[in-house]
Amino acid sequence: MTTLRFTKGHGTGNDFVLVSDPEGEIDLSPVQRAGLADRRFGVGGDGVIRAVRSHRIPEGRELLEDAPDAEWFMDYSNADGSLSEMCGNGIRVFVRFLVEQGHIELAPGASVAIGTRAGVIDVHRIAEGFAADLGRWRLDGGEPLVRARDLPVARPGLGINVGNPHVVVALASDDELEALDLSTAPVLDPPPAAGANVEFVVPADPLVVDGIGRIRMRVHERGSGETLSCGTGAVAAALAVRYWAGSAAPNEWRVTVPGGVLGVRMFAAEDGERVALSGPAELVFEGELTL
Ligand SMILES: N[C@H](CCC[C@H](N)C(=O)O)C(=O)O
Repeated sequence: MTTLRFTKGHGTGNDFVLVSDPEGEIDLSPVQRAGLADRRFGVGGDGVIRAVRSHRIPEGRELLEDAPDAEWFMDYSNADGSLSEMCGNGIRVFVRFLVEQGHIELAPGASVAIGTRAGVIDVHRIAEGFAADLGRWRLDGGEPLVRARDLPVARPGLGINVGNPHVVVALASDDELEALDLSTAPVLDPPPAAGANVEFVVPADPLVVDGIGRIRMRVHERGSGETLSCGTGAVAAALAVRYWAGSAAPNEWRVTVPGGVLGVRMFAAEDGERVALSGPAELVFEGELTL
């Protein structure tokens, strides 16, 4: 039996169990990760995040060759114990955790490179919390039909990859969004091979105020079910609504999720258009348990 110290944190209500494991000595199996995330028999969370020095995890060592300053790696898994490439809310909470654990110092305005299974992510400390440059994005997997409970007819979704896969579906009204039953996974036809996080969005009317596009969103996450927020999902939602709105649409977005509001910004870079996510990061309590 080993004693495991953990910290509970969240970003706009998307909550995580965080474990500090600098030397990569805690080998959490998918079953143990799911146990930590279990809201009845464990600590409870939408995901489990292990903080490990990059040179102590194979996926991290690969990144260090090109990004030697990515000293820390975010080992993220969903509530069911499945690994995911990236977690937008999670990486903000992860950096806050590294700071509070004394693993790094990060002055306001400074940034830190973090290794993830989606590559190296630069995270900046800002007044409202943190901003993560999620990098390049791409349309992904066409337009699967999406069926969900209480959705009268199947709707075409837009596949977008922001390091992890998403399918974004436009709904007609806030009422339709509220009425949606996301207690079971939406059915995608054809089903993407690696599954997908599914976001349901309602563009505000008017869509743009003071140059900022506004969206309301709910999400059913791959491996976690409905969550109060999804950072990469908010990014995918803004990219999809901008795609549908056409060239006049802005590059600055506010995405309202049940757990709060996230900022999304698209910007030109040498390697092509990149996208950044900003929002709060909170640490709520600490504890220990025996594994
Ligand atoms: N909550 C996360 C997304 C987790 C994505 C995960 N469910 C997947 O399998 O890709 C976020 O804030 O971006």
